[in-house]
Amino acid sequence: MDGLGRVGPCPGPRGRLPPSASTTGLDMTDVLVIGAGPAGVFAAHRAADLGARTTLVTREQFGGMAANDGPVPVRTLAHAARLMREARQLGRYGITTDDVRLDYPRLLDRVREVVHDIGTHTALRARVDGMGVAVHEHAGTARFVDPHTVETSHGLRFRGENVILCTGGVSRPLAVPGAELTHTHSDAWSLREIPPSMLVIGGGATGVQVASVFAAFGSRVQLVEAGPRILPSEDEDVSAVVAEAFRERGMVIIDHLDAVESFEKTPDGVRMRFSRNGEAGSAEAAMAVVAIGWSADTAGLNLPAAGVETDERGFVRVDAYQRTSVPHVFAAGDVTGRLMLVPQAAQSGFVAATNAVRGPELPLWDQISPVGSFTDPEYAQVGLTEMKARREHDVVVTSVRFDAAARPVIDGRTVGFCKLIVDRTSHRILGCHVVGERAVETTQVAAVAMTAQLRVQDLARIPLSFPTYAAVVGRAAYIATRRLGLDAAGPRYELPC
Ligand SMILES: Cc1cc2nc3c(=O)[nH]c(=O)nc-3n(C[C@H](O)[C@H](O)[C@H](O)COP(=O)(O)OP(=O)(O)OC[C@H]3O[C@@H](n4cnc5c(N)ncnc54)[C@H](O)[C@@H]3O)c2cc1C
Ligand SMILES: NC(=O)c1ccc[n+]([C@@H]2O[C@H](COP(=O)([O-])OP(=O)(O)OC[C@H]3O[C@@H](n4cnc5c(N)ncnc54)[C@H](O)[C@@H]3O)[C@@H](O)[C@H]2O)c1
Repeated sequence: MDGLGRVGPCPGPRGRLPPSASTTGLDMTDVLVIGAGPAGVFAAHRAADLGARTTLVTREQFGGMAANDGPVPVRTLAHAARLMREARQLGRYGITTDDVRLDYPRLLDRVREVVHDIGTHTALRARVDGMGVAVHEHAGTARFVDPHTVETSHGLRFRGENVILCTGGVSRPLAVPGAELTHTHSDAWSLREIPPSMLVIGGGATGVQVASVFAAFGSRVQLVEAGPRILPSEDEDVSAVVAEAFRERGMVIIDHLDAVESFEKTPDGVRMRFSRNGEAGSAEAAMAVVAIGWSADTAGLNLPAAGVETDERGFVRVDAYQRTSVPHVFAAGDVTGRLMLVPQAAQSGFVAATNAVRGPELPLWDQISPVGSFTDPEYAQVGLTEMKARREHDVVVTSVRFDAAARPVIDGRTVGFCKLIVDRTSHRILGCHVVGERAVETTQVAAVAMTAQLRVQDLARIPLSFPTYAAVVGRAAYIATRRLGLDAAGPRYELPC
C-alpha cells in the first residue's frame, strides 16, 4: 500500500488474469472484496487462488460478524448455559458440589478468549495471507465514489476491475417511539451483569437464542412474537415443543401480537406498550432486546454511485452467478438476503469470486441446508417441514421421542423428538426435524443422507452407534421403512436407539 492507502500489484500464486488497460495501473486490483466475514474471506481466497490480484477491505476485524459477534460468541454463551444445566443435575448422578453460580464478567472474558483463539488459530487467515491477498482490516466503512472506486471513512482509496460486496447485515430496528431504549443481541456481550428480567422482541433464530441463554442465566424472560408461534419457519411440532419447554422453564411467551406500539423508561428499566387481539397491553423488564430480523448492511456503501440495485427488502439483488445489476459488481452472503448462514455465505463468496475472475460460468447450486440453533432444548431442521411436504408429496411421517431413546435417558435429557418425513413413492427423505440435546449435530446425519439421495431403507440399514443421539434418525428411518411395507433389515433399531 502506498502513502495514499492505494494498493499496488499483489501477485497470486497461480498467475494472473490477462492484463487489461485498467488492471495495469498500480492502484487497480483485479478483484476488490468489501467485508471480511465468511462471504468476503472465501471470495478473496477463491479470487487469489484463481490468480487474481485481490484486495480485501473491511471495517473491523477479519472474520466479520460470524467470528466476532454472531455464532461464535452466541455458541460460547450457549455452552455456558449447557454447563450450568448439566451442573444442576449432578446430584442425580451422585455428585455433590456447592451451589452453581455464574460470574458473568468472567464468562465474557471466556467469550473474548474464544473469539481471539478462533481468530488466531484459524488456518484461513494464514491461507488468505499466503495467497497474497492484500488485507485491510479496521479500514473504516467503504463507500463507492464511482463504479470501480471505493473510499473508506478512514481515508483509504481502492480501485477494482471487479468488486464483490460482502458487507453482511445489521439488526432490523423497531421504528416505534422509544426504540432508542432497546438493545440488540450484540449489547449482551458488554453487559456487566445479568439483568434480572429481559424482554426479547422477535421469536426467530436470534430471539430464541438470546431468550434461552439469558433464561438459563437467571433472567426472567418474556419472549414477544408478532406471529402465531415462535420459530415460524420451523416445523410446527418444533415450534410447539420448544415453546412448551421454554414455558416449563418459566419463560413467558407473548405471541399473536398486533403491534409493538412504544417503549418508555421506568425506574427499573423499560416498559413496552403493545396491542394484542385489538386490546392494549404492556410488559416491563430491566432490558429489552430487539431481534425482529436482519437487513442488508448497505447504508454506508453509496450504492447509487455504482448503479447497484437493491430489492424491495433492501438486499442487493443478484442473479444465479451472484452478479448485481452492474456487470462487474458481485455480491455474496447476508447482504443478498438469501439463507443467512455461515456455510451459505462462504459458498456464495466462492461462486461470486469464480465468476468475477472467469466470467459468469458457475451458478450457485441448490443444496441441502441444515439449519439449527443452540437453545435449550436445541432444535434443527433439514429439508421440508411436514406441512410443506404434505402439500407436494404423498408422505410417511415417523417420530421418535427422546424419552424412548437410550442416550437421552442416560444423559437425563429426555425432552425432544426426531421427525422424519419420507416420500411414499420414491422412499427418499424429504425432511428431518429434531428437538432436544445435540439436535443440530444429529440433523447433519439426515442432511448427508438426503444429499446422497439415500432411500429411507438404506439409511435404516446403517448400524449407527449405540447409544447415540444420531441413532434416533436411524430408528425413525427404520420405523418409516416398516410402515412402507419394506423389508427393514435394521434389527439394531428394535433396541431402544
Ligand atoms: C446472533 C446470531 C447468531 C448466529 N448464529 C449462526 C449460527 O449458529 N450458524 C450460522 O451458520 N449462522 C449464524 N448466524 C448467521 C451468520 O452469522 C451470518 O449468516 C454470516 O455471518 C454472514 O456472513 P457475511 O460474510 O455475509 O457477513 P458478516 O459476517 O456480517 O461480515 C460482513 C463484514 O463486512 C463489514 N462491512 C459492512 N459494511 C462495510 C463497509 N461498507 N465497508 C467495509 N466493511 C463493511 C462488517 O463490519 C463485517 O465485518 C448468526 C447470526 C446472528 C446475528
Ligand atoms: N443458529 C443460527 O443458525 C442463527 C442464529 C441467529 C440468526 N441466524 C440467521 O440470522 C437471520 C436473522 O435472524 P433473526 O432472528 O434476526 O430474524 P428472523 O427473521 O429469523 O426472525 C424475526 C422474528 O421476529 C418476528 N417479528 C418481526 N417483527 C416483529 C415485531 N414488530 N414484533 C414482534 N416480533 C416481530 C418475526 O415474526 C420472526 O419470528 C436468520 O434468518 C438466520 O439465517 C441464524
